[in-house]
Amino acid sequence: MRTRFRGITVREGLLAQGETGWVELSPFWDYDEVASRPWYDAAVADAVRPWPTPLRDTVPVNCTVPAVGPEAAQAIVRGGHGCRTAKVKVAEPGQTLTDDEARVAAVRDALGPGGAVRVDANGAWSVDEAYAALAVLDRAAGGLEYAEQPCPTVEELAALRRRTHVPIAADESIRRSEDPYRVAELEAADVAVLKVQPLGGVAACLEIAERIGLPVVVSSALETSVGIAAGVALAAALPDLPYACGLGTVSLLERDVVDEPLLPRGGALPVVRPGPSAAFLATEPDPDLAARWAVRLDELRAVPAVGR
Ligand SMILES: O=C(O)CCC(=O)C1=CC=C[C@@H](O)[C@@H]1C(=O)O
Ligand SMILES: [Mg+2]
Repeated sequence: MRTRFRGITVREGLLAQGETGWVELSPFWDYDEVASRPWYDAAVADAVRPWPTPLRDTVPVNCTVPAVGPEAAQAIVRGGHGCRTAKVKVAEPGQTLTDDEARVAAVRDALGPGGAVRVDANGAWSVDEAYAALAVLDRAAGGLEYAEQPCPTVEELAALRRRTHVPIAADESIRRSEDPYRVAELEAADVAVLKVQPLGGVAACLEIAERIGLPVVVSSALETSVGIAAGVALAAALPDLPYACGLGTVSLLERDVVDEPLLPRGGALPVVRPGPSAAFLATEPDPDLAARWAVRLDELRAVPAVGR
């Protein structure tokens, strides 16, 4: 990683080649084998089942701004490959609302009045804290497009949504939930964030998108371009795509595995299915790393499939 993001500085995972092309399996290490099993199911499903027919050639994406200082945030937006939407991480442990306010204001400044600013709190706030924080950040942004997972539970999102005028997007409440449809049943969100690996693959996500009855934003799990391509395939197959997707995260990585990294051009990604470069395939993996992932793969295979 170029910058620490969700507490990590090194991104690890597996790549595999199936009948339909390359897939990525990269659950974070803080996910146990039960939480990681849908990621395994996603890789297996997408290795054998062709992706759906794309309805568009490119997918608009946001740039992602980690919990950095205002100057670094502006540099990310200005180097953001033409993205007109920025997603700003807020409520990071060890930081204050004043830090978030400064970062959001700096991002709006760099983006100009035409762009859209959204924030992601990863469930860090209570309803009262979120209500107060969103008033401040909405002002700093000159209007927020939406707030992603401001509170941890679906009930709290629903309660907050009834109080604030800032639209609410659900992320963890869908991807870490037993029942991804509860968000819609409780009218807890205006937007559904879908991630391919934690939700069991492209086809499984397409089904959720069809049933959930909310506009969908496809977002990454910080994959290499191999994994990002699966998100792009899902986004390209959605009949409606009213928002920019959170798939512009390859730029958060120091290195990638493909010859032509999936970095946005003019704020959008192409719909392609790349595999690792010959140079990458010729590199011997670190033996400790390979051994750890071999053990992990066995553990994932031992967990019953999730199935929705
Ligand atoms: O949505 C984006 O702009 C990028 C993806 C992103 O923010 C995330 C990717 C992976 C793990 C998560 O902590 C994080 C998120 O919460 O959405
Ligand atoms: Mg999120």
